[in-house]
Amino acid sequence: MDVLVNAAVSADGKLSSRRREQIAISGEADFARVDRLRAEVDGIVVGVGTVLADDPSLIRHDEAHRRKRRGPNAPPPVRIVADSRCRTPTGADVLAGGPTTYLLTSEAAPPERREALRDVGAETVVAGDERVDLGEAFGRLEDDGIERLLVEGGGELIFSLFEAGLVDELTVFIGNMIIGGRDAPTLADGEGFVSAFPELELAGVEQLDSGVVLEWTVR
Ligand SMILES: NC(=O)c1ccc[n+]([C@@H]2O[C@H](COP(=O)([O-])OP(=O)(O)OC[C@H]3O[C@@H](n4cnc5c(N)ncnc54)[C@H](O)[C@@H]3O)[C@@H](O)[C@H]2O)c1
Ligand SMILES: Nc1nc(=O)c(N)c(NC[C@H](O)[C@H](O)[C@H](O)COP(=O)(O)O)[nH]1
Repeated sequence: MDVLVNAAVSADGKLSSRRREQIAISGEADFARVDRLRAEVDGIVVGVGTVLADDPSLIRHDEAHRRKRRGPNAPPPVRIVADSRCRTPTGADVLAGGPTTYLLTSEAAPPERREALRDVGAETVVAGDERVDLGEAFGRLEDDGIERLLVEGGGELIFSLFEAGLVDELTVFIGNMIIGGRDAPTLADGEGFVSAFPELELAGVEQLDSGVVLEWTVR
C-alpha cells in the first residue's frame, strides 16, 4: 500500500478552529492541486471526525488528469471513512451517489449502526477491537485492488497513521493565517510522540496561493 497524506494548515499548524468548522486556509490553486492528487489515487480517506465536521462528499477530482495519468478506463477513486464506532450519519454526503464508500470500523461498533450503514450502501470492513486496526484494514482494501491512498485528515487519523508507520508521503499547504487555540485540531493530534519521532525528508517546496506547499517523504 502506498499512502499519501495531504492537508492544509494555518501558519501555526492548525487544521481548523477550536469550533472544528472548516476554514478556507488555502485557495483555488491548492484545491486544484488536491483535485489532481485525488485523480492519481485509488481511494480517498478521511476520519469520521472530518465527516462530522465538514460533511465532505469526496467525489470531486480532476477527471482529465485521471484519464491522462491512469488511462481512459480508470475508475474514479473510492471513498473511505475510518470510523471505529460507526458514527457516520446515514445521510452523510460521503455516502450519497458516486463511487463505492468503504467504512473501516471495529468490533466496538454497535451492530445495528453497522447494519444501518450497510443498508444505505456502505461497504463495511471490520478490523480491530476498540479502534480500527489501520494496517489490517488497508490490507483488506488492497485485496480489492486499492493500492494507492490519499488521506485528507483529520489530525487524529493522521497521527495514528504515522504511529502505525503507514505513511509514505506528506504534502502540506501552509497558509497565511494564525488560527491559534490549544484545542484546535493540528496536523497530527492523538497522544503525540515522546520519542522515536517519525522523520521526514524534504522533497519539494512550491509557492502557491498565499502560502507554500511542502512535499515530504517519510524515512
Ligand atoms: N485543513 C484541512 O486540510 C483539513 C482536512 C481534514 C479535516 N480537517 C479538520 O479536522 C477536524 C477533524 O479532525 P479530527 O482529528 O477531529 O478527526 P478525524 O477526521 O481524524 O477522525 C477521527 C476519528 O477517526 C476514527 N478512527 C478510526 N480508527 C482510528 C485510528 N486508528 N486512529 C484514530 N482515529 C481513528 C475514530 O472514530 C476517530 O474518532 C475538523 O475540524 C476538520 O475541519 C481539516
Ligand atoms: N486543500 C484544502 N484547503 C483548505 O483550506 C481546506 N480547509 C481543506 N480542507 C479539506 C476539507 O476538509 C475536505 O476534506 C475536502 O476538501 C472536502 O471534500 P469535498 O470537496 O467535499 O469532496 N483543504
